[in-house]
Amino acid sequence: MVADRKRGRPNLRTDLPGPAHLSSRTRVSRVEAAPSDALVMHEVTRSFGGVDALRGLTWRARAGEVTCVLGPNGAGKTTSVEIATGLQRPDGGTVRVLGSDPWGADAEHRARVGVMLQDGGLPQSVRPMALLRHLARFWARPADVDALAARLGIDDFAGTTIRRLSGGQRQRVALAAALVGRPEVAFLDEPTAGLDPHSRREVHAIVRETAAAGTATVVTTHSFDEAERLADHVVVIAAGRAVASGTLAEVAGDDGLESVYFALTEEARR
Ligand SMILES: Nc1ncnc2c1ncn2[C@@H]1O[C@H](COP(=O)(O)OP(=O)(O)OP(=O)(O)O)[C@@H](O)[C@H]1O
Repeated sequence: MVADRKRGRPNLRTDLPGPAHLSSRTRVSRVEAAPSDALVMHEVTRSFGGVDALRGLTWRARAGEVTCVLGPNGAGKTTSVEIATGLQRPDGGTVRVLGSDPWGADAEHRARVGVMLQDGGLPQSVRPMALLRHLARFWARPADVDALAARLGIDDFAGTTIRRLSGGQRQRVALAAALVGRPEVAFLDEPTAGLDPHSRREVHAIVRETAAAGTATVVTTHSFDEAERLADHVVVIAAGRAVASGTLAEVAGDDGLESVYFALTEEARR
């Protein structure tokens, strides 16, 4: 774990002002693709009408690591996850997931990628276990559905349709749906938002185990505590750009992740 955390190369960008330790580490300029990179985004742009959601976003995520993506509301995290999963087409830049362009990627590629989106996207009239069993049939080597459901406490509400579930229960089903195919890359958009402490702890354990099994596991979060617990690699996005990227130690420096985050994101607003 410690060795993993030390493995990352910092992305340096030294032409930006800011707190002293940040000028010597972690500023993002370009990403050189390495064999272990499951995701590479380079200078990605995406606008919606007059809103520039992504303004040259550059970051990467590696196999076997948890990459935590932090950033204020509206920074572009969900947009970048939706582009990485082929749900949106970027206006410019380069995106590669497992070596392919996710926009228009074939079913074989999509089967290697798991995604949990914020709004769930789950069918409403189905019961959770029926959904997970159905999804498991699409994959050659699915996870053990019963074991996954038990760990996430899904068997407690197995007889309830998804429409009737609480937000946190639906969240757990969405996570199970993202991981049941044992994907090579998993994008988890705020997987613990609204979860109770027990569920959050279990989700953290599952996320770490997923990465340990080799999956490039991308987690967006607003929680510094979560990033500090989970991340091998941290990316901070602000105003559509990655303003820092590196191992937790590289990004947090001596000041700590929270204080670095505020310095970077406030600077990006100016
Ligand atoms: N379909 C859309 N139409 C118009 N604007 C959009 C659309 N999708 C995203 N945006 C805008 O793009 C920007 C980035 O949004 P995005 O959802 O990616 O941010 P985020 O970092 O995920 O935010 P949050 O932390 O609140 O989830 C925001 O200003 C948002 O309003």
